[in-house]
Amino acid sequence: MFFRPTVVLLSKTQKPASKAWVARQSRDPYVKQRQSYRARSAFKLLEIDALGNYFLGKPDVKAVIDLGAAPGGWSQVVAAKLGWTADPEDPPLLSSSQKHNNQGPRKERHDDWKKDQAMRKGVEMRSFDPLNIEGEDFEVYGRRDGRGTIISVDLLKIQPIQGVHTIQADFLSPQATNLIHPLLAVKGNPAGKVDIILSDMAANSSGNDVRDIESSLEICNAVFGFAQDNLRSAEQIGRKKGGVVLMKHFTHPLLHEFRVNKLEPNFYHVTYVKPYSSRSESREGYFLCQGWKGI
Ligand SMILES: C[S@@+](CC[C@H](N)C(=O)[O-])C[C@H]1O[C@@H](n2cnc3c(N)ncnc32)[C@H](O)[C@@H]1O
Repeated sequence: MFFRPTVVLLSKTQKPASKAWVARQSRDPYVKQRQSYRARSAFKLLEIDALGNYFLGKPDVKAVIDLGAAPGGWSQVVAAKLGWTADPEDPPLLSSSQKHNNQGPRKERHDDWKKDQAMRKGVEMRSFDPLNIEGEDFEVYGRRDGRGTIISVDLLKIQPIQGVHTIQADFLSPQATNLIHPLLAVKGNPAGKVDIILSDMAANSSGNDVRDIESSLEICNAVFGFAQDNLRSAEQIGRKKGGVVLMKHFTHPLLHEFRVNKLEPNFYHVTYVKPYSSRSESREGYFLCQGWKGI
């Protein structure tokens, strides 16, 4: 399912709040601008990637984790950057007869995939199946030969995206890392290290400011803990901007403290980013942390 511009229909029965929402949607340039991503948030990631010297598309990126990934806008951006799909704005790749061709390299890939699945038996997750993928992504954009591993995690189910392993789990539960790890250690990345961790996770607003800030801090700490165990260090990559974490947080002095005490000592560059595509009235911001020192 793709992100479509909202049809603006203001009826007499609509409540003022929903009228305001529809009116805001109709004015939003990011809603109007493009129609192909599942979520408006895809534009935030594109913007942050450009600010961060296009870290997503570096040729040595082998593994990317997208946390809080549903419905999948960020994962679509990453899949395109790693060559698994065309940019959602590009025209369709395959003719309909090509799409249904089940022979040659595509068949071989499916056999490899089946072997891989057999090895991972017992692990509950939805993995990327190059032949049985459903949904518009595959129908419209076709199969490409991408590189690297992309793993997307969310409490909610994520519809399949070419080249992306999806896991439905609570990242804050201890089981989540057990589900992620088997997917990471693959040929070319035997240590199962991660190059980029993206987190757009946010708990539903409780209406209580203190609780919302605590939740944001809990999520940021969990992401940082995962980075400590799994992120490839700058030295291992051989350049200072390797090992990237991008995490959403709510602006608050406690989160600033987290930045100073945890992020700054461990990364070469830590930047606060408020993308233009993030609504100005929202308290959300992002820490873009580049160059994990691996201390
Ligand atoms: C703003 S949305 C993410 C949008 C996504 N980046 C995209 O481009 O489609 C935030 C997501 O975080 C997820 N989330 C919140 N807490 C989570 C948790 N503990 N574990 C996994 N996902 C979580 C929510 O279910 C929600 O789908």
